Amino acid sequence: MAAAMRLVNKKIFTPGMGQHYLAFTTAAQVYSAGIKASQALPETVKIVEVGPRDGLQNEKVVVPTEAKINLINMLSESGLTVIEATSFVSPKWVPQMGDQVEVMKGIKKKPGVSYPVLTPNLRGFQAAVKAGASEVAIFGAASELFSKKNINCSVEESLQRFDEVMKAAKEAAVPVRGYVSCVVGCPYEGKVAPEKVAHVAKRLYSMGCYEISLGDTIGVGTPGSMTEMLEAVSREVPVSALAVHCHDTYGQALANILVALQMGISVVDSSVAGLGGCPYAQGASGNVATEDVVYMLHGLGIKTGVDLLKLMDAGSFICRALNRKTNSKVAQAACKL
Ligand SMILES: CC(C)(COP(=O)([O-])OP(=O)([O-])OC[C@H]1O[C@@H](n2cnc3c(N)ncnc32)[C@H](O)[C@@H]1OP(=O)([O-])[O-])[C@@H](O)C(=O)NCCC(=O)NCCSC(=O)C[C@@](C)(O)CC(=O)[O-]
Repeated sequence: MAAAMRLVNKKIFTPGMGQHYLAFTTAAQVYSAGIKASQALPETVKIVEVGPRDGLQNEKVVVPTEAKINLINMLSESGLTVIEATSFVSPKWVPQMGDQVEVMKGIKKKPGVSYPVLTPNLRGFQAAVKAGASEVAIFGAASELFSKKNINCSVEESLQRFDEVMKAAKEAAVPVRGYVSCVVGCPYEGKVAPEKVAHVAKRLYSMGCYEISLGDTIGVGTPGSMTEMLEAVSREVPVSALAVHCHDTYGQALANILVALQMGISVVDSSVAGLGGCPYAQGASGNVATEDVVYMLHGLGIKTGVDLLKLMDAGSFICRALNRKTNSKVAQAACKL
């Protein structure tokens, strides 16, 4: 194995071989022969691309609907199987998502790809289904103050609202994903106890969410606090039903994802070009960049089904549309080559 590692390192760092190396990573065959950091790592990881929703919801300037549709269509061509498309929330609260119906009607839905949308209440759920959504996500928090600021109700009230959504979704056979925000820290309350996260995650799972995404909304987690939180949550919810959703404010996101993978989690949320942030979490930076996650996973020999070059094209497209530099380290490095 040591010889294989040396070979890999030579390939990575030989000047002028960068493009060659990227081509290797896109094929998802990167040295899978024996260099996995741990046997406990999953063979495949499902990436939930949240760029069109989480990535764009915080943009100050209204992003043209056409650009959102093009972005989603390009992401669909990259091999991603889940692309969170928009949210059916109040346009007074999040004006950027006010074109949700046009986005849902405008995108080209690729077979095998799902396009979930956020629905905070029954009204949002009904509007989403009417607009053609076949999967939705409800979003709660482990912090009372964040819940109040984000969806204007207590954690308990939010769970009651979600119960209504869940009942309607079951009748309509629409799968529901559940989010828990502020799983390690809250912009208003500071450190969040792992037990609180476990409690909300368990409630969402018990009401029927097929997957619980654990959001480090303000990106303050470290491998230490993530491990503590994931241990508490996995005592209540099977690891196979957990996902991690890491923002990269403190540059810890990839390390936190690696810890989650080592604990058996095989679903990772990320945002193309590292776009994003929550309008109700001031100062939080974007999600971890999907390009960087894919690069790391392929480097570990983990399959994602994603073509990194096509993904980077989608990232370049949206950065041009926003007149913005990418936050993806991988895309920045590839640009320099
Ligand atoms: C939940 C509400 C609606 C409560 O908002 P409210 O003001 O308490 O609700 P309300 O029922 O009193 O309604 C107020 C107005 O909104 C309308 N309304 C009510 N519901 C809807 C709806 N579904 N769609 C469209 N309109 C709606 C309703 O009709 C009314 O309109 P008005 O009579 O004033 O003209 C509001 O607080 C809201 O929309 N919040 C959304 C906030 C949001 O989207 N945050 C970002 C997503 S969460 C996130 O980013 C974190 C995550 C998921 O990524 C994970 C992580 O990183 O941690």
